[in-house]
Amino acid sequence: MPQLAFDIGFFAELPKLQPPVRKGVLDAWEKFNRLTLDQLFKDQGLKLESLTNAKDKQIRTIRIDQFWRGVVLAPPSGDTFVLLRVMQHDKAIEWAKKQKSSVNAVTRAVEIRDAATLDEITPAYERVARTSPKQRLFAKFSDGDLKALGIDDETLRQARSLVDQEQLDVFAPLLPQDQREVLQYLAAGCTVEEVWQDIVAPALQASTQPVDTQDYETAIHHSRARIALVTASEELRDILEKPFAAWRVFLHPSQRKVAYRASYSGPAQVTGGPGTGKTVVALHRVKHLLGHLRDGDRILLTTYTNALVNALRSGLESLVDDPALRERVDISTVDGLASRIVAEKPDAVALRPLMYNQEESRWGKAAKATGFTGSAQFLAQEYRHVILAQDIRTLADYEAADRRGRGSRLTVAERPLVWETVERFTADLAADGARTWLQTCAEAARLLAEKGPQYRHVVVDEAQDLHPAQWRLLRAAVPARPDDLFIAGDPHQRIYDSKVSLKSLGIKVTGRSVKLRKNYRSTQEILRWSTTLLIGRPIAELEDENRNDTLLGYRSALHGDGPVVRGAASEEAELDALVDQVRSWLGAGVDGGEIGVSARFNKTCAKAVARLKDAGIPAVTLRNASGASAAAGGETAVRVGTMHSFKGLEFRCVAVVGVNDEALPFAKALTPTDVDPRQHETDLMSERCLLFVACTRARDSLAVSWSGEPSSFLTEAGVTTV
Ligand SMILES: Nc1ncnc2c1ncn2[C@@H]1O[C@H](COP(=O)(O)OP(=O)(O)OP(=O)(O)O)[C@@H](O)[C@H]1O
Repeated sequence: MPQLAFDIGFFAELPKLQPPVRKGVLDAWEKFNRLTLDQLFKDQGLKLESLTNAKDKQIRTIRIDQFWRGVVLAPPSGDTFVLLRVMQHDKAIEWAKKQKSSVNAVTRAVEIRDAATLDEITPAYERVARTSPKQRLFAKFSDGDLKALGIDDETLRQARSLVDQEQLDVFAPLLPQDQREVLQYLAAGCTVEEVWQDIVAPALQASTQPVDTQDYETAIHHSRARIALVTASEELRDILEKPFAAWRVFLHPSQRKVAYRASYSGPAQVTGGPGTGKTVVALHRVKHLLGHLRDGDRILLTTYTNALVNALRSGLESLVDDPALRERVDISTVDGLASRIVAEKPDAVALRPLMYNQEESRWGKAAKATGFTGSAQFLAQEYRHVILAQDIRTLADYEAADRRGRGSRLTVAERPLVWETVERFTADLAADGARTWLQTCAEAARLLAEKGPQYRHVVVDEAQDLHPAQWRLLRAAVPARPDDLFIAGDPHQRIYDSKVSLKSLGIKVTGRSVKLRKNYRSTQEILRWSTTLLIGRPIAELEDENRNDTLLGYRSALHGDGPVVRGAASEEAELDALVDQVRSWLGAGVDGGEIGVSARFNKTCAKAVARLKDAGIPAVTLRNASGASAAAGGETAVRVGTMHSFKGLEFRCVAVVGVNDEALPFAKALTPTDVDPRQHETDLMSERCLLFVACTRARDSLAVSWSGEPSSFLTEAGVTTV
């Protein structure tokens, strides 16, 4: 029986299709299921037509409605057709004529290339390359190596004509997908072995048969990373209604390999820049683990903020249909888990959580009482980075403690007074019925160490910001066994003050660590601009703080406009420009809920909300909207939030406002160099990463603005204009 499968290229464009066109797609899919092959080719409504002067006879078009056509791969054998694109009539015909399909001789995946344009431009590039003084881009790779990675003769000729990355960027969207990726990673500096391991090997499947490049039916069924076979109309309807959820259907082979590996012998880690699908992989890992759970086993899925908990919950709902299975997963922040464990203690006394920003005045009071003359900030940081980080409980341990990592001096003779002040601080807090979040985590870790672990698996997202006390809790929550901890994070997005490496905590992921490099969220233009903010800045790895992470090979296959970057004469003028920007996005058909506005401070957010509302545009702060609905973008109000609250979320369009020299870096967030020069550098980096996080939330459009002087992060990176 014929069927219509869906190519990932169709899904990429799906958000732009209006509901009646999506309905047309559903009708076409149903028709493929209903009719015989013969009827399909004769059907007058569908018009499964081949095109004259087409590069590939197998590429045909179908009628979706009066104005829209689908471009379909109709393979020579078998009865599985693939919908490649849905476009307006003339564009569809024009695009379809240029494309050619093939089966990759190594990965067995079906690939589509713009053969007409490639044929047209390659000779010109070859001519230029012949006289160019530059070395060819892929000169150091042999034909044999490239072919072993799946590069075919045509692509080889094209690759050999390129001399630099800019030229590859011109060719990339035209090239067959698997081959394009191989070339992009090699050009970015990855070795043949790395590309084999990260890109090619995960795409291979157990089949030992040699690849038959004419066998499309097998290849289509083999191309799970790019072609979705949908079996039920409810499933298709669901996909069409939630167009951004393509990841439920397609996992990139490199993602699938990490998420569905049968078992890891110990803690495993997945890292990668923003938007590389770490959260998606973590969710799929939960799905995999659910399939192997024994009676009574439970899974903890945890992250940093409540907004992210909401996003994880709705992500898991879309991925795991069975509510009874979902019920076996606790989704909670680490702090939330700590509060629950502490509250479950039989004689528990409810203590009020003290916010980090309320700590300093209490430290000042404690210092006064003990006669400590150093700053309150020093004490707060000493408590956090030495005492809580190392779980120090006695003066003797504190006197013997390693203060490596702290840039402030403290003699052994001074430690007893610091310790006395710490004891005063904690005693005063307890007397007031309060406790810091980290104290709660430390207490919960102790309780679990006594009672025993509560979970069979723990899956952690946004791991880069967790404090050692939180890690200790997670470690105590799960027994040290295969598949105990699955950790997703990105050190480039470290925006809180917890520079901690897994190695220092005894969590060993060596040999079980994978880096994702392909961004699925933002356009390459937005990515390149945002990445410039961090280029050349050393960023410590998640695994080992003595080694630096890089964004090598980090890229997006999506293309669009670069960010709009502009300064305004005054804050008023900047807010006016924000209103214009949001209006233009709304005018282009973007839902209000798909627009995010971010600023460093709550007060700037409040002004943005007020100004948007004055202009008749519904707007709401993230604090008043659930993260899940904000992320899903189903509602009409524009979401406004601080850069911290934007962590982990995404929007179609993002305006980052107030990026001026007083906001970023924010002086109060920087430890003065005379208090601790190292901490000063760490704080500065967190502020820089904060701007990076905010900008990388954007899918299609990014606007960055300031009034007065732009932030030094922008001027230093040379990105105040694009
Ligand atoms: N294989 C895929 N195919 C299509 N879309 C994908 C794929 N993987 C992830 N995505 C989409 O890319 C976006 C980013 O994914 P996700 O939030 O998991 O990335 P992340 O690495 O956790 O990002 P960040 O670190 O910035 O929070 C999401 O919209 C997700 O649906």
